[in-house]
Amino acid sequence: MRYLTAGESHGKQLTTIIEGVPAQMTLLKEQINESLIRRQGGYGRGRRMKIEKDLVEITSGVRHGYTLGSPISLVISNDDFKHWTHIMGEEPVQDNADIKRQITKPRPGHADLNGALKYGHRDMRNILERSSARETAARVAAGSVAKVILNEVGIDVVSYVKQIYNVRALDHPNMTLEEKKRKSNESPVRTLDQESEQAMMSEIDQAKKDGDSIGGVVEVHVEGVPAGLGSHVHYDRKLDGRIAGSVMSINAFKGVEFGVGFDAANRRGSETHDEIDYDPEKGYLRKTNRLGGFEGGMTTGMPIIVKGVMKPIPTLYKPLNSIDIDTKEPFQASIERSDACAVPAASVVVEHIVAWEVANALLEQFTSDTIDQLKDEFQKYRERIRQF
Ligand SMILES: Cc1cc2nc3c(=O)[nH]c(=O)nc-3n(C[C@H](O)[C@H](O)[C@H](O)COP(=O)(O)O)c2cc1C
Ligand SMILES: C=C(O[C@@H]1CC(C(=O)O)=C[C@@H](OP(=O)(O)O)[C@H]1O)C(=O)O
Repeated sequence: MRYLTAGESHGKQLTTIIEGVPAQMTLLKEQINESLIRRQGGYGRGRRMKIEKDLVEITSGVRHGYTLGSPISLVISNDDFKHWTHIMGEEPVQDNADIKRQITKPRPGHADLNGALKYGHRDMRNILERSSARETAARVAAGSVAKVILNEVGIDVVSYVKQIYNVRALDHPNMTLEEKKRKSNESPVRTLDQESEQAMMSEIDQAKKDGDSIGGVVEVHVEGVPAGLGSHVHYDRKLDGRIAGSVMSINAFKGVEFGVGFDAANRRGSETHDEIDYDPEKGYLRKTNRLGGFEGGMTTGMPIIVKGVMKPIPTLYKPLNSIDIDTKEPFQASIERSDACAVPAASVVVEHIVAWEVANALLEQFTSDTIDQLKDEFQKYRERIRQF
């Protein structure tokens, strides 16, 4: 399975094309919209999210609610486009006013300067439009289709916020996945820990008041994955590597860890590895899950637990020093609008990106021209490894 996205942040629309989805699977736009709406929520976002109402249109690959096996195209309109038709239209530059509107002041921390240098654009709008995290709506649309595939075989995914700036949520090791889903969806900052919720929101408010921004840590929990998804045989087939790469590809994500992650450096082997047990009913088991569900690039059968760290948003009301590429003079940028913190929204993006990688590994491993073939093979595999 693969996908491509297209679209600029203030252009007409975002498009996702997905190839390789099994045929005969129920796929309704409501399932995709549920994910898109969740991505738009979350405390700390700026004015843009009040303008957009992300709803998908399925323009190919689905007929009467079922997948055909042909490419699926998903389209999300940018409601803000109506305010940008002159700036984002196809027509050539008209007059001096257009030239004046060009962006020549790069923001530290965004893609503006590097993209301009690489692609030779003196108007950095040509970079920022595509580097904007608006594109994550298109990726969430792809991930929502992956989640439908996973649900068909009993795999479930949830995401929540672990930390915003210096406020860390307490661990809730015994919470079920269903409870995690409910709690994170109910919380404005998508945390499981009500005690921390207010403090997280206060930090976001304070950052906003100071014209600043903050980041944080999100976690994704995947349940129902059997041992042996992914492979040890080649670098690009290691599923933990693929997930890590994908999470790092999300705008502003700067680090990934599985299970105890970086804390492994502080632990001995006896405190890090997950001892192996066997139960005739359940097959091979681990009593702990310190490695977050991976050994040798393959799943262990324990839940996948992956964290990602998001840096603070680069566009700041409080100006940072930079250089105007036309005048080569220093300037201090003032901006019109931005998110102060997008960690809660980004947790939904990470959830869908992880779901995509797991679903993709599943489709690589099992025959899946139709969804029933996939379910059948998956069930047989589960039984084989239980008795192994
Ligand atoms: C959901 C989400 C919303 C974001 N909102 C903004 C924003 O409003 N302003 C901004 O400057 N960056 C925002 N970002 C981050 C930038 O898109 C990102 O920092 C930029 O593309 C540069 O890429 P890099 O940080 O991965 O190097 C957001 C990121 C995500 C995931
Ligand atoms: C539009 C989205 O996020 C945007 C991501 C973003 C950036 O620079 O990454 C900048 C902001 O856009 P604007 O400059 O139009 O206010 C965010 O709103 C979205 O998540 O759908």
